[in-house]
Amino acid sequence: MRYPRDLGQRFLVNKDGVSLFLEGLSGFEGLDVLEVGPGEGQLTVSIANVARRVLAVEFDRELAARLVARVPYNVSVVVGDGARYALIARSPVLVSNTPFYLSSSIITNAARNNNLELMVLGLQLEVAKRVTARPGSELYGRLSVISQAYFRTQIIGVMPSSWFKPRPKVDAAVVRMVRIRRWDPTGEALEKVTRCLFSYRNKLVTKAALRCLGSVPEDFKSLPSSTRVRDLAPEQLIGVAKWLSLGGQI
Ligand SMILES: C[S@@+](CC[C@H](N)C(=O)[O-])C[C@H]1O[C@@H](n2cnc3c(N)ncnc32)[C@H](O)[C@@H]1O
Repeated sequence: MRYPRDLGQRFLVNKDGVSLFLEGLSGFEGLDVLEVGPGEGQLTVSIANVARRVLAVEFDRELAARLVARVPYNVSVVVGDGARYALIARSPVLVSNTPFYLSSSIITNAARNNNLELMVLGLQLEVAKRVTARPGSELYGRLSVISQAYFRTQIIGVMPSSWFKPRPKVDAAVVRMVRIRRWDPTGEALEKVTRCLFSYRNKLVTKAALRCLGSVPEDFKSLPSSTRVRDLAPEQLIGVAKWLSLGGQI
């Protein structure tokens, strides 16, 4: 992982933004929360009010040191890489107003961590649309498949760029992701097969399958011949990933 110099430090300065994150947490109050990138604690104190405990992982040592003095008793601040914590967290909830460079790593790592039942993420608006995009739509791609294979995804609300300081070039959105499937060996195969297939996103499924898999799997044979890779639903790709994880070849 290459870390940018500014670490994606755009701080939320609007209370409505905090409310969107709290709305995303509804039904999961009283639980342990991992917060990735607490920054100056814009969300941390509000999360701590509804959580049992908060583990706040901040990469910037100076921000973390300042934050320690300001958080309530049920918050622990540590210096570290939040994407790695997403992989190993024991808590059922992850909240992050993500540094944009880290969004995809947080999502793909969290998918692998079956302890995580809920994520509430601040994402660049276009990434939020990708995470929630339906098959066949313009923004539907590999991140949509991985996200929706493991989570029910929903945009809670848009955060205009004016809600941040310094002001980013793009708007953001708060996305709620509730786990619907546990990670198992199929997940590795799904990552592999989607990496190849979505490099042929606009190609016919049969052609892309021949290139990626060497043959057309049974799950794809029953599809209309005009089906393109971008039309494949997460469930259809999981079917193929299962076949692969049971010994099919790529
Ligand atoms: C968009 S800011 C959000 C800050 C604050 N939570 C808010 O809502 O205003 C992203 C934060 O993530 C931190 N950060 C960047 N890379 C990180 C990493 N790899 N692990 C943990 N925190 C990171 C930044 O230093 C910054 O504080």
